[in-house]
Amino acid sequence: MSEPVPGVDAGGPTVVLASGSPRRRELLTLLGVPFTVQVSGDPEESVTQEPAALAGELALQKARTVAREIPGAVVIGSDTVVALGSRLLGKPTDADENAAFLRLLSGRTHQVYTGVAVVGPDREDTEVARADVTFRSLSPAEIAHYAASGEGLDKAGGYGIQALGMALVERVEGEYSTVVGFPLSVVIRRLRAAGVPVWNDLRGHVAEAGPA
Ligand SMILES: Cc1cn([C@H]2C[C@H](O)[C@@H](COP(=O)(O)OP(=O)(O)OP(=O)(O)O)O2)c(=O)[nH]c1=O
Repeated sequence: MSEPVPGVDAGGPTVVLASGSPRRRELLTLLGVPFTVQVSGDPEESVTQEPAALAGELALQKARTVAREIPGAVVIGSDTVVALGSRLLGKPTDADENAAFLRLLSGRTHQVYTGVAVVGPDREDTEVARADVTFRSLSPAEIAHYAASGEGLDKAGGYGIQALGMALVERVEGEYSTVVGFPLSVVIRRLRAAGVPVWNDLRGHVAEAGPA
């Protein structure tokens, strides 16, 4: 397990983030919750292909795996599923597949589902957030340029809305952080329900963080 990330709301139960995603780590750090990271490894095969249910199920599997290893902790797991109609777009294996994903997404609206599971000693909660993302109509040169950047390779759907991928997107309906992979409204609600203080000492947090 990694060293605890300092936060302002100390005093609650031990929080563990069951994710290797740097985005999730950054966002949980922003909330000021002290936590450690323990990566769950690949979840087992899932029984469902329905995207919302799949995101919830995989998030729960990740959190449960780590919760078994650290009894007493509150463990948070998350999973992002990108769906275009009935087709699921995972992480592209190479630039060619990334370009193929972008051709599919170009000029259309797709869904991003992010599941959040919080598993504690005496409760388990799972919730799934949805955002609808519309891409611009992309030219072949734009698709080639983005695919060659490599940015989309470790990301569901083959793009990152938080960086260069922002230039692909025309509209987002729903919570932006759902697309990045960690819907903060859900994370805050579920952590509080599990007894974890979030933003209880906002003044200290702002002073420490300083102006943006
Ligand atoms: C669509 C999109 C996805 N993503 C990322 C979020 C997730 O990290 C990733 C989806 O893969 P996930 O399997 O949800 O997560 P992960 O493999 O990165 O990490 P872990 O399983 O250890 O929790 O895609 C972005 O960062 N930006 C985006 O715009």
